Amino acid sequence: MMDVSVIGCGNMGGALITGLSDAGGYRITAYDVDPDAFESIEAYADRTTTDLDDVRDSEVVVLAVKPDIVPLVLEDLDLRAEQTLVTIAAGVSTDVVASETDATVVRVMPNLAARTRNMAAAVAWEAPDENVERMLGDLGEFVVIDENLMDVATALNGSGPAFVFYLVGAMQKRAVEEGLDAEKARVLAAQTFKGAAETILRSEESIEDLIDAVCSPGGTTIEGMDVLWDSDVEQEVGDALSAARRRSAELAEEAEK
Ligand SMILES: NC(=O)C1=CN([C@@H]2O[C@H](COP(=O)(O)OP(=O)(O)OC[C@H]3O[C@@H](n4cnc5c(N)ncnc54)[C@H](O)[C@@H]3O)[C@@H](O)[C@H]2O)C=CC1
Ligand SMILES: O=C(O)[C@@H]1CCC=N1
Repeated sequence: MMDVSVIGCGNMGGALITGLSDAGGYRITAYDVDPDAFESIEAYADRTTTDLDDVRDSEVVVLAVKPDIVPLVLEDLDLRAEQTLVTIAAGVSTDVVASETDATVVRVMPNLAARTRNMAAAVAWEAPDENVERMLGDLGEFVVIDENLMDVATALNGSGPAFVFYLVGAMQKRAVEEGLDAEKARVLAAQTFKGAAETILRSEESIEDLIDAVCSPGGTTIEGMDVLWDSDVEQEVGDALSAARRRSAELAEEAEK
């Protein structure tokens, strides 16, 4: 059993708690200043608390509050050197957090799919932390990156689910306009993204070759792909990612002040 505390039980903290509970092998303490936050995670946490003292003995403490709240929590959070403090706040560097705690700080950019244990996470650390490795492995896929690339990861896998929801929504919407029932279109669109993503993860083929495999000569897909290739969609999707990356860098500047 690993003792894990999560500080902040909102969207991301709640997703981590739910996923870790599903994985099993974790004793989870959920801390928040707002007891209403416990409503959606009560079934998954071993303990909910509004007393910060209750998180002080966990092997791993996850800081899942908004970036501007991080300094306020760190002021009151007294951890020891043998503990690990995982920070997931966009734009808040390891150095900013490490200057306020004795614990070993590991910076992770997770995403909402922690809830279903399909998370894509990027981690930056001085040395691999076995407990964090186990948690990230239990919650999905993770890659180790240099911290100076954390703003890109924040845009790609942190914000990325929203971009994918948007694309699923666009496909669903047009399918409904073309006559399909909304609920059935939702299932087909979402499962298509899931299946395509799984195909990429299990294949060594390039994205271009995978596209080619769907395009039967003279068939339907090539007609749709021609519309996409002739459009600005690739540019616009890239611009969305860059805008999120820039905002992460801005948040980092604000956190350093
Ligand atoms: N939402 C997402 O998909 C992702 C969020 N993140 C990061 O996770 C962090 C949390 O984001 P969300 O969950 O979206 O925010 P949220 O607003 O949904 O949740 C924040 C929670 O923190 C609680 N809180 C506020 N002040 C507190 C305090 N002093 N002590 C303890 N808890 C306090 C709030 O009551 C709320 O339950 C942010 O730093 C964000 O950058 C990272 C990756 C993805
Ligand atoms: O939008 C945000 O700032 C957070 C960080 C990445 C995803 N959600």
